[in-house]
Amino acid sequence: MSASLGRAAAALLRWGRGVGGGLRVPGVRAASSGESGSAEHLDTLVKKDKVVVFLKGTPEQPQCGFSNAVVQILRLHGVRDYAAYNVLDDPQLRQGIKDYSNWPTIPQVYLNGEFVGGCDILLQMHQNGDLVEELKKLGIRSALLDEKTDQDSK
Ligand SMILES: N[C@@H](CCC(=O)N[C@@H](CS)C(=O)NCC(=O)O)C(=O)O
Ligand code: FES
Repeated sequence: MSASLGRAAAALLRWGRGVGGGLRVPGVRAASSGESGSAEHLDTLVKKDKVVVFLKGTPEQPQCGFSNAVVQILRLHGVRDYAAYNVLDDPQLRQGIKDYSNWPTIPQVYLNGEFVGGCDILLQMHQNGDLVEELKKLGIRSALLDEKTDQDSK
């Protein structure tokens, strides 16, 4: 069943990175992780809002197709109230967030302070229904639920 497979994959990925995400061994942090890229600062950032994304560009003007995909998926679910940080504005943030999550690419999506993944994982969660469930846990009702009432008996 693809839904449980998706959940298992996401759980495995989260587990692989540990609770809170990221490797935070003093002295092993990348040299480029300055103020805005420090694990402490990023920890605060990702926990400040329920939905946090790190993008190339902004939600209004994404500068890469992968970041645009994340923006469009959130838009489909009616999620408008989220924090977005543009890594193109800040090289320290761009490197720091990769070190924090131990994930090599942008975009990065965090729900309730927990690293979820990039655009492939968010797309998978969108397709298998996990995203609706994860948003529900955050008290966010996906707009997609309101469009299904005609066809769906649920
Ligand atoms: N498969 C990735 C696509 C994202 C990706 O490959 N991002 C690249 C190109 S935008 C990246 O961030 N490279 C490192 C960098 O540009 O700092 C995902 O699921 O998010
Ligand atoms: S900026 Fe080139 S693939 Fe994202």
